[in-house]
Amino acid sequence: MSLTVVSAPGKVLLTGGYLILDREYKGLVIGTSSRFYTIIQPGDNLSKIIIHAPQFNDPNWEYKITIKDGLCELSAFEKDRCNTFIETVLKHSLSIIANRISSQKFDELILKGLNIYVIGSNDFYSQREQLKNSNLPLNTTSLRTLTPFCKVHTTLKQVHKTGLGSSAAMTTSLVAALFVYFKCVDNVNDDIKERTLIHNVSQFCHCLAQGKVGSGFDVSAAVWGSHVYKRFSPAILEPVIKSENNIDITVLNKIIDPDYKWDNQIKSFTLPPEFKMILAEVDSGSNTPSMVGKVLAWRKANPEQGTNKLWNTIASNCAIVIDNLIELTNEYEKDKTEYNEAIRTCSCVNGSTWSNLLDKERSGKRIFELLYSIFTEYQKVRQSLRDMSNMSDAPIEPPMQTRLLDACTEVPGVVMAGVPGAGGYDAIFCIGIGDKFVTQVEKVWENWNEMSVGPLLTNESSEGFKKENLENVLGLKNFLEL
Ligand SMILES: Nc1ncnc2c1ncn2[C@@H]1O[C@H](COP(=O)(O)OP(=O)(O)O)[C@@H](O)[C@H]1O
Ligand SMILES: C[C@@](O)(CCOP(=O)(O)OP(=O)(O)O)CC(=O)O
Repeated sequence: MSLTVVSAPGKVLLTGGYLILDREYKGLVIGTSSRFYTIIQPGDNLSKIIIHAPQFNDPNWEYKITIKDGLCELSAFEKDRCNTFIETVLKHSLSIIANRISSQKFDELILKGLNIYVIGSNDFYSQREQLKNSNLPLNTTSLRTLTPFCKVHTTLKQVHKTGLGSSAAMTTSLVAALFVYFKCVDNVNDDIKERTLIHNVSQFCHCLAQGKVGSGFDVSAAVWGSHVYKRFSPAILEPVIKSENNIDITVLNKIIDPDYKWDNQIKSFTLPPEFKMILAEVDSGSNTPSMVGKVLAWRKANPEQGTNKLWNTIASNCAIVIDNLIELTNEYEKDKTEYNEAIRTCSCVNGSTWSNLLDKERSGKRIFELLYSIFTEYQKVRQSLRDMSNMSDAPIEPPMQTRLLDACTEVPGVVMAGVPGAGGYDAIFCIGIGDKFVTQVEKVWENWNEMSVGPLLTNESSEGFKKENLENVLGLKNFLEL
């Protein structure tokens, strides 16, 4: 039976929150090992599309599809149930596909209907309640006992997300799976043009569904994995975002074409060898209000507070962090033994003491310099984010998070600990070297009293979306009524 599986990763924006909304600045976004999976099988009903989200208590959406003047129209069987992201992707991806392949090929597949499964790794959703109901402590050992893709025992609306970017990963995996299923692409894992096409369509659908053109870093991570990101000019999508209810398919087809004038920049990236990223979701009892609007309005209204200078300072500190991380990988390539030895030395002591290793004429001096510089430059980034918090009155790194991050930074081997993306009370990341820091930081989290800190199991994985073999993804097959 023909069956298509495509997965896309979640994201963590390590540096560049707020700045990357502006094309002048870059951000470092890391792809996660937690992935979102879309499976497509032929349906057994004429032109009916069934979407299954089996992890939720409200698991299905059903649509009837019709094609009129080259455009797909969807009508929901249950009018009061909708999923904007899914509907936007189906409607527009299918319209684009119908315009790119022969109508015979398209009709053949669409008339059978589609059975689609959308399933996210456990880390996309908080598993706190689940562990509590089973009387298990909130730690990684407990999380490892959960079955992959476990039920969340609530509805999609009420689920507590962890901030890994479920909507972008879902959008991208669904777009790519549709293009693969309809054979509108041949070699999507390796062909850059095809990958660019999926990027452009996903970026358009995601912006349309969320009702605004953001920086697009989350879709970009779902497509390209970890990278240094510079956004696309929002003007690119303007003609098709403005006319939401009356999109001209000819214009849309032109804009999503891989040869169209998209000006986003992607420089691929992986954390240096022996580096590990760990994440936690935080339940502080405080909600992070929508901060983007607040910060941008403050920036615009208060040039006299030196906002441009602050933006440039953060950008230059971030650039050093990124360049040094890249140089560390080069140092590893030059001399692996020396690199591993330096990492071992630094992993046993607190980052603020790495400066003591610089005086001595010892081998690996450049590696110590780079590590210490990342440590100190990232501390400066955090200070600037706190300044931004204070001046804009948006809790980007609020004091509660500062105390927690400082405690993480004290742990030997920790290189940087911070709030990802837009910041707030919801999550933290921690990047360190060697093996020991992970257990020690997790201990800090487990014993933290001021708020409840729940680890995630995800770590860095630099791969973007990919076509998968169902057999290779543990636990995924169980959902299919094969
Ligand atoms: N498992 C899922 N099944 C179906 N839709 C999903 C699923 N996970 C996320 N979504 C879609 O993504 C939306 C969440 O988007 P958003 O609030 O922007 O979260 P995030 O920050 O994780 O991207 C949901 O309203 C839904 O439309
Ligand atoms: C402020 C931002 O630059 C980064 C926001 O990063 P998050 O990782 O917090 O993203 P969401 O999951 O969409 O809330 C806005 C942007 O770039 O779109």
